[in-house]
Amino acid sequence: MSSIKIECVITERYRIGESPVWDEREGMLVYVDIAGQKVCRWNPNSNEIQSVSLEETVSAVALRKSGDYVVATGTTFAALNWKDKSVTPLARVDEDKPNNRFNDGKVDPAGRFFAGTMAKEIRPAVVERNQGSLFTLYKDHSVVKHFDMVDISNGLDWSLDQKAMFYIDSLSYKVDALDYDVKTGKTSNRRQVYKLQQDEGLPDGMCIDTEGKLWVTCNNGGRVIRIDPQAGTVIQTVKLPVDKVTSCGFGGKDYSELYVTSASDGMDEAWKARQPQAGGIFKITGLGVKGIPPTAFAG
Ligand SMILES: O=C(O)[C@H](O)[C@@H](O)[C@H](O)[C@H](O)CO
Ligand SMILES: [Zn+2]
Repeated sequence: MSSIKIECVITERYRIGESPVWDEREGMLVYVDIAGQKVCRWNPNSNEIQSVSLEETVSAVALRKSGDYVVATGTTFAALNWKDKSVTPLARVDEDKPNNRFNDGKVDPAGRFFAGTMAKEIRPAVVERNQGSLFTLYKDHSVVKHFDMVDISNGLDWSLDQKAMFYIDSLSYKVDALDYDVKTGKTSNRRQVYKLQQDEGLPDGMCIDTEGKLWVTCNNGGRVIRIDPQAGTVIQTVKLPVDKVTSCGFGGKDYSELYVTSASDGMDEAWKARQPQAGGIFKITGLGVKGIPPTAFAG
């Protein structure tokens, strides 16, 4: 009998919940509502939610070594000071593409903040194609572009041996791998790891576990799939009570809890009535695996 338990721990109806990151320093889950333009923190002990509103979409949040957070907001990498709610730009990208925005991002094992862009959506998953790119913000706040011709830059994570980066461009319906040099942050040799099946929906956010397997959220597929990147196969599927699951990240005191964000944008009233928890955040326990503590941005 599976001991897997799925609990909706945050019942807010966020427009596009995303980027769940466990902040061990605060004992809180940090995440964003992209279209709601806010960064939030949830305290599991008090169930209190704090939030900071921004001027533009905010699509990724990460811990910062010097304290507080870095975010990908609009097409700007920025520092977020939680206490005074200030947002300090660190670097801008896609200045020649005024209709672009950042999407998903994460800090690599060496403390560099990777994040990708996309054209702003006309409606969920409907975008002008090939407008996005993948960027890295280095410790000195310089920026490198890895590649362009991206549709919806999404989930990313790094292999446990730090020799590969896993990457999702959602409209390819694939999970890719690239060679990755942890000393320089450079990537190369992009190839397919897994092509999603029709019923699995759109690959969105992603995280790796301590066994080197990938947990991929399937937007519109209402599930998270666990993929063996070596074999290119799905080894586990966990279905959720909402269709639009957007991202996932491990947390809790021993990183054994998988937090899954979701969206409600694009759902009509009947759909929302069928899925009252859409836009909420779920905690999945009993998976029998743990996650990797997030790395903080070094700059
Ligand atoms: O969650 C994300 O990464 C995107 O920012 C969303 O806007 C998705 O593209 C959309 O939810 C797909 O239906
Ligand atoms: Zn996403």
